[in-house]
Amino acid sequence: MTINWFHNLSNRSLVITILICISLIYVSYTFNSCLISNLGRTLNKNSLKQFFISTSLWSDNMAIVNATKLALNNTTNFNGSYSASNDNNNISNKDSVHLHGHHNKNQRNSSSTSASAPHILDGSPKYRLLRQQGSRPSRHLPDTLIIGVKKSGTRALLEFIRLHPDVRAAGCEVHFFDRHYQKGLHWYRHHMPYTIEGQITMEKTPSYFVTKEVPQRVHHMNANTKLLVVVRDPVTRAISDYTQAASKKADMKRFEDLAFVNGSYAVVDTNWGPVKIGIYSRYLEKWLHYFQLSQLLFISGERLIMDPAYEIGRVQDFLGLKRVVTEKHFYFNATKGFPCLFKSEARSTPHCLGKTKGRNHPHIEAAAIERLRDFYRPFNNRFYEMTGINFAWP
Ligand SMILES: Nc1ncnc2c1ncn2[C@@H]1O[C@H](COP(=O)(O)OS(=O)(=O)O)[C@@H](OP(=O)(O)O)[C@H]1O
Repeated sequence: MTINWFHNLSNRSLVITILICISLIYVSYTFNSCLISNLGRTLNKNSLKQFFISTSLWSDNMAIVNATKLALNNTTNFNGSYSASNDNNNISNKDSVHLHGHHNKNQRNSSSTSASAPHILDGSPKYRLLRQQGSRPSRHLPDTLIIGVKKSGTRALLEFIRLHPDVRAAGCEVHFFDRHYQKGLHWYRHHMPYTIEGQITMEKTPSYFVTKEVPQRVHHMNANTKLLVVVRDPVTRAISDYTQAASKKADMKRFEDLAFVNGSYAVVDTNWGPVKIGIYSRYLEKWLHYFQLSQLLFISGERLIMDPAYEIGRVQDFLGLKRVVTEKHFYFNATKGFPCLFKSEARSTPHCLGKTKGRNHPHIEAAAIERLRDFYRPFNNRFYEMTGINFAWP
């Protein structure tokens, strides 16, 4: 009798363990790394409701409240007064100065940046109407993609543009078109955030730009997709790419030993990823087989650092958005050497991008840099011709 009871108990435990394992496998398959990153964002926001929305566990009625609240949160109180004490990146007031970006003729009155809650929720006919109609948020395939280029400032671009209340973005790189294409559009849509009418759905995966199958696949999903491409001097980009790889591998060879063939600086190794990715014109040709040039917006990675408001202004115009994100959203952190945010969707205190953005680069021999500049020059010129923009890389 006792033996039977023990037997039943251990059988039951086994069944429960197997069920838990199956559930875990299902969850990790379905949500992939996005779950982890969304969870991180959620905890950061200290808002369980948002987590429930992003994992479909919250009721749709609450989702409308939340999507609208996000629109609200994103537009309030960027007036620049803050305390830096909570910031993980050790931002100090002395390091921080307001960035007064370049205004262009399209710039609208930035008073909307500090719009108060009633202005958005009650004053805006759009949200009032949506509420009256009981409109529900839902997930949509992206209208806009940040397709690259790796290590050019793609994360900064995403974090900056998603300050706009009409932009909602997947938190992590979904890698649908390059790694998970076989999982289908239903899977992809499931990784998108909830949006309400009028909001743009966005995703960024920098490897899309250089993966040859991706242009056709994106075109197949939606021929009208808008494409954002951040580009940066290919030499600095290669060093940044190398620095990231070296940070993960202790015994990495020197940059100079990897970028050239046979130990001299005569022949550039174009098979080495960090070098190859910088030949932007080659990859752009593939995109232009499927998309009009007017569907792509090229953002200068250098200018995104020097004058983020200017570049984000161009992005807002391109996406047909009101210019809500302005220089008031940014300040320059002298210690980090990069623009940072007063607040964002994830955090209400001033903060910079994470430690993996804006790393110190190793010293590279001047002769190696010179040789790489010579190598890229004709490809850069071709890229300027194709885009109609002279990025003036050295
Ligand atoms: N505001 C701000 N803060 C920090 N870093 C900034 C910022 N704006 C642009 N950058 C530059 O972005 C580089 C990383 O590029 P990506 O985000 O495209 O990298 S990744 O491909 O997603 O890994 C990163 O490269 P490294 O300097 O080599 O780390 C930065 O130079």
